[in-house]
Amino acid sequence: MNTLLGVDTMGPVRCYIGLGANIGDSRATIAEALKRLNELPNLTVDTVAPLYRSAPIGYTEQNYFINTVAEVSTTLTPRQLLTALQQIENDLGRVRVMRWGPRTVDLDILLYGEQTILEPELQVPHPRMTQRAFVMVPLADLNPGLVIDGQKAQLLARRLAEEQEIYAEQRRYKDVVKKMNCNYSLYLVTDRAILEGRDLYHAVEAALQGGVTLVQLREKHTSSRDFYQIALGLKDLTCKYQVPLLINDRLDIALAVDADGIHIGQEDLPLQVVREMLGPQKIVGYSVANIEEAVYGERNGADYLGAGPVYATQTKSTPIEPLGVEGLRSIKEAVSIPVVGIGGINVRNVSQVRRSGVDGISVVSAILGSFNPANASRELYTAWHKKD
Ligand SMILES: Nc1ncnc2c1ncn2[C@@H]1O[C@H](COP(=O)(O)OP(=O)(O)OP(=O)(O)O)[C@@H](O)[C@H]1O
Ligand SMILES: Nc1nc2c(c(=O)[nH]1)N=C(CO)CN2
Ligand SMILES: [Mg+2]
Repeated sequence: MNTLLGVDTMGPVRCYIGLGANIGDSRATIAEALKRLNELPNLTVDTVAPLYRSAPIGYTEQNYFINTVAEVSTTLTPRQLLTALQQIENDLGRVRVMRWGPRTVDLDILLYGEQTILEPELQVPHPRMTQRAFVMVPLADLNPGLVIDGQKAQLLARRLAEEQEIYAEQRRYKDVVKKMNCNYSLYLVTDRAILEGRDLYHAVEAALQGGVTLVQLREKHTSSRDFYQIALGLKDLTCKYQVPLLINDRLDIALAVDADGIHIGQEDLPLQVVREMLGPQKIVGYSVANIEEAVYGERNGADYLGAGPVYATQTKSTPIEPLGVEGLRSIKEAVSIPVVGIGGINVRNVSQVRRSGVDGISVVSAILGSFNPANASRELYTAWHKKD
C-alpha cells in the first residue's frame, strides 16, 4: 500500500489465477472463463500462459486436465476476487461433488501481489501451488524469475515437470488473448476493385497507421493461389500493427495462413461447421440482416456480427433494404455479442451509427475509396471516438 499525504491509495494489484478444466470442451471453457474474467469491471487480464494438458493429481481416476495461468491486475480485494472467481465457476456449470474431483472449470487465486492470507476460506499463496507442475509450468512461462517460498518459479517448474506428466498444447493460446481483446471499432474490409489499381498493401498499411483496429481480406474473383499469397502479405502487415486479420468466406485460406479468424455470410459454409473446424480460439464473424439471423449467429458460435447494410450502398450487386440506425439498434439489443454496422458508413454518419449502441463500424469505400486512406481512417477514428 502506498501512503500519500497520510491517505492510503491502492493501485491495481498483480495477481496470478490458475485455471483448470477436465469436463466437456475444456479449451472452450477456459477461453470463456478468461473472457468473463477480463469482463469483470475491476480486473484486466494482462497475459495468459500457453495451455497445458496434465495428468490428474490427487484423485487420479479422472480425465486429463487442461491447465493454464493468467496474469491479471485488479483493484478487487482478495475476498471480492474469490467471490468473482466462484461466480464464474458456477456460471460455467461447475458442480462440486468431491474434493479434487472432475470439474468444468476451476479458478484458483495463486498469488495476490505479495500478500499472505491465512483465512479459513482463503489461503494465498495457494498452499499447494509449489507442488503442482500444472501450476508452476505455466506460471514460470509468465514470470520465470518469480520467487515463491524462497524458490524461483522456473526451477520449481523444471523439477516438477520431471516428476509429473505435463504436455504443451499445440493449439496456440495467444489467439485467445488476441480474440478477447479484439477491438471492433474501426474495421476495414478490403476490396481491390475500389482501389482501381492502387496497391492493396500500401493502402492497408496507411489505414493501419490511421487507426484501423481490424482487417478483413475479401477477394471475389481471385484464384486460390493468389488469395493465399495476398493473405500471407496482409498477415505480415497486420502482425506488425498488432491488429487481427480475418479472411472473408474462405476457411481453407484462413487455416492455411493461420489468420486470426474468418468472416462468413448467409451463403457461405454453415456457422457451426466453421466454428468446429477453426476451434474456439479463432474469431468467427457472421453477416446478418435481421434479428432472426443475429440470434441464430449468437447461438451458433459467432464471436461478432456484421449487421447491414445500415445505409444504401453500391458494394453489393443485389440491393437489400437498408436497416437504418433503428434496425441496427434492434439487432444490437437482441444479442450480447459485439455488433458492427456495415454498409454506407462514412465520416458524416458515423456518430449516428455509434448512437445505435454498436461496437464498431465496418467500412470499405470510406477508406479504400480515398486517395489518402491514412487520413480517411484517422477521420473515422476521431469521429467514432468523439463524445457528443
Ligand atoms: N487461493 C485460493 N483460491 C481459491 N479458493 C481457495 C483458495 N484458498 C482457499 N480456497 C477455498 O477452497 C475452497 C475449495 O475450492 P475448490 O473446490 O475449487 O478446491 P480445489 O480447486 O478442488 O482444490 P485445491 O484448492 O487443492 O486446488 C473454496 O471454497 C475456497 O474458499
Ligand atoms: N492435472 C491436474 N490435476 C488436478 C487439478 C488440475 O487443475 N490439474 N486440480 C485439482 C484441484 O484443484 C486436483 N488435481
Ligand atoms: Mg479451486
